Amino acid sequence: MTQKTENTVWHAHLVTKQERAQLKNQKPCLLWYTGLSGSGKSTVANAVDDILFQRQSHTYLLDGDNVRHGLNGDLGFSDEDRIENIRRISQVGKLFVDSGLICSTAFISPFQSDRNMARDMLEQGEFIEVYIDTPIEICEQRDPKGLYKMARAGEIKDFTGIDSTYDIPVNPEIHVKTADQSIEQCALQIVNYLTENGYITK
Ligand SMILES: Nc1ncnc2c1ncn2[C@@H]1O[C@H](COP(=O)(O)OS(=O)(=O)O)[C@@H](OP(=O)(O)O)[C@H]1O
Ligand SMILES: Nc1ncnc2c1ncn2[C@@H]1O[C@H](COP(=O)(O)OP(=O)(O)O)[C@@H](O)[C@H]1O
Repeated sequence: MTQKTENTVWHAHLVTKQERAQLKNQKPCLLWYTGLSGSGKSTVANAVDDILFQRQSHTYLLDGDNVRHGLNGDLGFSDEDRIENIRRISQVGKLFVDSGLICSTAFISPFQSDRNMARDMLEQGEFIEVYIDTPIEICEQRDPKGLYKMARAGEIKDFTGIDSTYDIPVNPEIHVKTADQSIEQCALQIVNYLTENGYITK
């Protein structure tokens, strides 16, 4: 994408990210969920968000399907469109972190290079890659939206894991195996990580 920032000047804010975070009594971060369709990204991200909300943390959740209805409604599923999808989400996620929130994003985000790009936009420790690791056979059995069935029938093209690439995360901060744990256990694994690493207090 070409930058069109000529004649624009960056304004430093009077209220800093640190001050916003202090007021909320938390360390802002971007919980970046990645995994195949049907792996459990939305389910686990929602469960974590609910626990955090009940604990009075300040959070927001950006979910793939929802964001594709609005902000990214012009994008499809070619590699190029997925890259642009993730670029926009990274920018929005960065703004939410800047506002002092614990922000979660639940997108397939299939390419390691794009997840690295999102990581590089944030400060050290702000980006938490959460690999929702579910074998494709199980995702296909779950098939909550009937999409695998359609992809196998050739009714959807470029479907992740079938005829479009998914790069397995190289070194995620959190590795969640949903086939071995309940939804609640998966969510607690993530909440525990946040507590142990000082993002939220006990
Ligand atoms: N071709 C193809 N491949 C994968 N997924 C597809 C496709 N077409 C539609 N869908 C639906 O779109 C959701 C994935 O959108 P994302 O924005 O997360 O995808 S990506 O990060 O840009 O790859 C995905 O949602 P999840 O099942 O929640 O992952 C699907 O519901
Ligand atoms: N341990 C688990 N973690 C997450 N989801 C699970 C788990 N066990 C079963 N599921 C089910 O798997 C499906 C995952 O769907 P969803 O969260 O929409 O996945 P994604 O957002 O990755 O496409 C849901 O129907 C959910 O109830």
